[in-house]
Amino acid sequence: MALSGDHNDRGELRTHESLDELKTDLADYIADLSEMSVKERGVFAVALSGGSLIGLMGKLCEAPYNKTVDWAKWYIFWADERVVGKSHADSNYKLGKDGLLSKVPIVPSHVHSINDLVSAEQAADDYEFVIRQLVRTRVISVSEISDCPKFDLILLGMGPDGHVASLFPNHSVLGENDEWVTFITDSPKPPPERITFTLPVINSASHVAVVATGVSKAEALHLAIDDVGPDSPSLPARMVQPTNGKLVWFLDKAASSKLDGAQFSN
Ligand SMILES: O=C(O)[C@H](O)[C@@H](O)[C@H](O)[C@H](O)COP(=O)(O)O
Repeated sequence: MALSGDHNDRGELRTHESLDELKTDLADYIADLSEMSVKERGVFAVALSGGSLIGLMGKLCEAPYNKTVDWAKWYIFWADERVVGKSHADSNYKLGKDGLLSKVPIVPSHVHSINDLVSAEQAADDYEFVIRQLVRTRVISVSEISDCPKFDLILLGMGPDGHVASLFPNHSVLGENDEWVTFITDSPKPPPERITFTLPVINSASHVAVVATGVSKAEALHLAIDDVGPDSPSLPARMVQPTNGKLVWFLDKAASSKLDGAQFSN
């Protein structure tokens, strides 16, 4: 059984006893948000990330979700992407396509991946331009308090260093407040060239889910979620603080093992 609860102002924590249980809960959560968004806005604009996230979303390709979800209304984006060809093994687009998008009836023209033929800087500019067009036509909603896009859902993984999207600890890109999409050429995790949503965009979303499993994430989650004083002011995962949106953490027992008052003993 999953344990769920609010954790101070750091959002809702859903800790699962098994990966299978986490996968089911994650698929339910995404399917519910899709239904709600399609009912309210007629579309569902969702941003994906790379890493284990796509595999953990795998139940969406199975019954009942493959039939019950209104896939034709989905618009797909990436919260971050490695600047490599779309068929490259490092591509988050390829990961998402192979693991999810090719298995459900999503409209190909609704899948917005980066231009992989240009530099990282140009790819970030191009991606922001595409998002601006879709904000204009309200495929993507707009924040009431900033001019930022308001994605219905942004799905993030988290690295053991506390990075989310391609926002790495102590990187100057954490201070980027003007652009919606920016680029880095010095990622500490290869490959070095990436584009990424900026924090204002992540924090303008209606819903943000961080999915983190395994003991290697435990310390970063403690710093990202618990009251730790001034120790982790620039940990990217801690800087995920949706202004008007809802933040949910999908964790397994190992990842949550260092949280204050860990709800499961190992
Ligand atoms: O672009 C990347 O290098 C990855 O996408 C990365 O950001 C990933 O999302 C996290 O490191 C969590 O990865 P895992 O969930 O696989 O641990």
